[in-house]
Amino acid sequence: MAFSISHLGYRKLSRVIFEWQAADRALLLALFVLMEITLHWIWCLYVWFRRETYSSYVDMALLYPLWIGITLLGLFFLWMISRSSPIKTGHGSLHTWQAVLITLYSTYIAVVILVMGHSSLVAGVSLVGGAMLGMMLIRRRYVWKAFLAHSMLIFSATLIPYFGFTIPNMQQMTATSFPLDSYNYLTYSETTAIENAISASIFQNGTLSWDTFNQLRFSSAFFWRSTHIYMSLPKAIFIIYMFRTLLLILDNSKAEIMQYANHDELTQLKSRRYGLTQMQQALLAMGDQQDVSIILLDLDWFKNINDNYGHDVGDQVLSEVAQTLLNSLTEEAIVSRYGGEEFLIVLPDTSHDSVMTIAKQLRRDIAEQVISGDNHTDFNVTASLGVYTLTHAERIHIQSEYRATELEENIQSPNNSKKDSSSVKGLQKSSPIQNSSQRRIAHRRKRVATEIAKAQLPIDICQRLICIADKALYEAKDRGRNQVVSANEILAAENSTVISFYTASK
Ligand SMILES: Nc1nc2c(ncn2[C@@H]2O[C@H](COP(=O)(O)OP(=O)(O)OP(=O)(O)O)[C@@H](O)[C@H]2O)c(=O)[nH]1
Repeated sequence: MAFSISHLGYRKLSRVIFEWQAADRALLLALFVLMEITLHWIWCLYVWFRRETYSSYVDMALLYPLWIGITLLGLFFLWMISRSSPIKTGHGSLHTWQAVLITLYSTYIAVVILVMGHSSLVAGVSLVGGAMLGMMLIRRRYVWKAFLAHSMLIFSATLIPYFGFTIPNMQQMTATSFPLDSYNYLTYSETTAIENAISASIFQNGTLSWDTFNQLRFSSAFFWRSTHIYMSLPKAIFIIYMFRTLLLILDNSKAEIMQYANHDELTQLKSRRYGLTQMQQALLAMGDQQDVSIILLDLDWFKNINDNYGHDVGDQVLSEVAQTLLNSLTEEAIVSRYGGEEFLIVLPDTSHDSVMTIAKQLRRDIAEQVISGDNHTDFNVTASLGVYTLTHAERIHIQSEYRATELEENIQSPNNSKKDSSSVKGLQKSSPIQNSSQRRIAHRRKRVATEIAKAQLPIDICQRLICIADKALYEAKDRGRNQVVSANEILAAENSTVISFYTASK
């Protein structure tokens, strides 16, 4: 793989998300749930241990059933995890396993949310974070259902008190000193309001003494807020870490896909399609006074290399020549593998004299390059190069010809305006579009066609220029190979122009 990924944990998580079997991912979720249950169990143990202090703001009558429930659920999840091997080997029903997992977990977390505060941090993290984590690891349909059930539950928990029912709540507000002097049973919002009142009183007095700090520290609001942080923070960190990694995976996958789509695997040069796209962009970006040059380079007697040394050595030649091209050219050059042993080089803002110097140097570099075949057989390859420079004067000429043709066609057939884009539409009709990727490609083609039309260049301008360079390449082969031939010189000798040449070659 062309990319080195050094982020800690990236490899492991990308394996989990992309390569692991569905059973392994479900197991990871089960382990995560078990970890969460363990945290809650430890909390119960801690509260029970310090029940003398905390019994005033934790409803102990609810703690014990909750603790028992958590213990039973923890044991059940342990059993489920131990039963996961038949599922991994494909003997058990993974879907049933996933459905039981999500139903139990949702019920459990719903109870925890209700008794700990349905508008608390725990509720928010569980609702959104839990759903996102679940979607990454198990069947999304189940997670959707659980998410909707949770949302409904929170909505009902908000409404129920207005109908005179009390939802069990472990939170007891017991600030026996200021601002309250009696035991109260309060909702989370009320608790928060009181906590704010305490803070305000401290700042009103102006001093933060140890007494006031203790008052805060031993207030139930502080206890419950710490509880919420304890219960939601590890989960939130885990989920954020998973998502950060997921985004990294997506970024890297996108870069990998782009690399595969736009580059030739053997030579690592740009692919033919990407080379042509970049050539079009280079033509569109040409300044008023700039010339653009192209070189079509073809290795000589390449078939003989394959025949004499084998296909692998042929491949090696191609990648070594590609490397030579990259080493000899500047970064502005667009170098692509145009065909089997044919390379297309586009040099934006390069005059004819310069491109001839560059092409001759490339020919020399390739001819001097020693290729080591198998059995220590060293040999050389040569290349023939066809060069063509589209000068800015010629480009202006093409543009005015194009404008004139367009105008003429519009006069003859007014309905046929926007010829280029309508021809693309025609293409879409003749080959029905089946999927979104085809639609995207068609859309992109249409956009490029519109851009080129705006620049007033014929839509097949790249093919025209390559066709001219190809003529020079053939001439180089005819003249005995291992040489550079300029298409501009051929055209000048024939006293023809790029337009007339293209018209003749169509
Ligand atoms: N090893 C290897 N060979 C390839 C690859 N692509 C095309 N070829 C071979 O390149 C050879 C091209 O042969 P020809 O088109 O006859 O050209 P040539 O032998 O180079 O002769 P001239 O171009 O006329 O000098 C064919 O034998 C193809 O099989 C490739 O990716 N790897």
